[in-house]
Amino acid sequence: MASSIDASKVTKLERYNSYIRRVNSTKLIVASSKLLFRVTLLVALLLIFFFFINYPPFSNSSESTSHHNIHTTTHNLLSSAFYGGGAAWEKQVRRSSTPRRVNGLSVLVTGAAGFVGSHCSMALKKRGDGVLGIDNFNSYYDPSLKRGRQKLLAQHEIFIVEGDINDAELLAKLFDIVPFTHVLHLAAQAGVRYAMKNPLSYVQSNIAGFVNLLETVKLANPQPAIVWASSSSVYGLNTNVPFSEDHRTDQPASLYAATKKAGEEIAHTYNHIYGLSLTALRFFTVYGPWGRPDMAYFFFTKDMVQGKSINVYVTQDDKEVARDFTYIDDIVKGCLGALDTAEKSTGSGGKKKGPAQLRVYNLGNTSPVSVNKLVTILESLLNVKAKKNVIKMPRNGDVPFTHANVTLAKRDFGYKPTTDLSSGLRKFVKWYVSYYGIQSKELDSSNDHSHD
Ligand SMILES: O=C(O)[C@H]1O[C@H](OP(=O)(O)OP(=O)(O)OC[C@H]2O[C@@H](n3ccc(=O)[nH]c3=O)[C@H](O)[C@@H]2O)[C@H](O)[C@@H](O)[C@@H]1O
Repeated sequence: MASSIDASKVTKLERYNSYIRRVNSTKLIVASSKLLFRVTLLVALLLIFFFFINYPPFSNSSESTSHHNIHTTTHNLLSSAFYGGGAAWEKQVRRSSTPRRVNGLSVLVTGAAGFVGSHCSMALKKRGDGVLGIDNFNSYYDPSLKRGRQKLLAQHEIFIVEGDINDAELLAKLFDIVPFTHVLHLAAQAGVRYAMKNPLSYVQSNIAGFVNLLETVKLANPQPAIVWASSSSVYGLNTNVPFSEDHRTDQPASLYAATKKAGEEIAHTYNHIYGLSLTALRFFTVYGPWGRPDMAYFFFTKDMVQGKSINVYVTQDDKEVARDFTYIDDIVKGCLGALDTAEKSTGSGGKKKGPAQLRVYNLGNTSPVSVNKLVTILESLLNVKAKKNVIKMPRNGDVPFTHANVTLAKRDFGYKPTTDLSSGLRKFVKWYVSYYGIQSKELDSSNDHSHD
């Protein structure tokens, strides 16, 4: 009897225990699902937050560039979290920037996925210098072209850090990792006419970005020398030809020109206060393979191939508009010459220790060609008759002509342009046709069209 009572007690106890276990495990499941739900919610909120920071709403195509260019501090801090920063990333940064020749330079190239930036990066790497690129891959023009250049650079073991020159934290990190000897500063908001559409992007890149870079460089140890892209547009309404470095540059015709001129004045200040070695290169309408689609020779080619009409500007008094078109290889030689002759910065820890080099050079072709003639050359290379609308140059910041005197650059680093517009455009068209996979049939048919 006693044993049957015991047995029933044991059974009850077991049932009770199993009930408690069930209750506990249900509680556990409920608790962990609550936790899971909260974590999921948090992750989702974080993702939405990061998404909106990187892709702000209400952007249309014309505004997209300004969103890319106008970075807030929050964005910069967050973007730093995205560029990598791990051991593998640092290894890539070091490997790319380490020279492979004795006394080779170690150059930070800003705007390395850009037209001039990509060409200069390749040329430096080919001769054994270390090159690290930085580029924000903004969408001012088709970013896939920038990605194409990035691929090409990667094949030559050049790494491009994806980031913005306004990101002080990122720049400081790069200078912590690498003792750069030089900075080739080519990142900019380019284009003369676009400055009327998106003025602030010029201020953000060409002024704020430049100052941010100089602020980082002044604290770097060693302080590198800086060579950077100014522009022929600083001559503005100057009528004294050919343009020499000591001519007036206080009459800019566009906001773009004004920001480049501001850059030259800012360079003077940092040279004066901090002993930074600074060289400004005034580029004259640079063209060639892997060029910029926003430039006339490029979109004329595109439109002519597609049988579309093009606008050829003339001055208000019906005179031809002309440019001192300069081929990319000549510009690259000029950039490397300027880097090779740049003296060291003299400051350290943000303090000037002595006077430093401050230079300005024209890099042009020294023989202006009219836009009309440019079109004639393209017509013969593409075997297409252009549908030209000859119109008066809109008041959009364009200047009627440019013409470089390059005596100074020749004297100081042997700069001597060797490519005339026809030979240079031939190389551009060859690249264009192959890059965009244009069939000769397409050229023929647009040609037929143009005779309609
Ligand atoms: O050398 C420079 O300083 C500048 O050169 C170019 O500016 P730009 O010379 O105006 O070059 P394009 O925009 O390619 O124009 C070339 C010529 O074609 C003319 N043009 C442009 C557009 C158009 O539809 N029709 C036309 O006749 C322009 O008036 C100009 O004379 C670059 O776009 C600037 O970034 C650079 O700083």
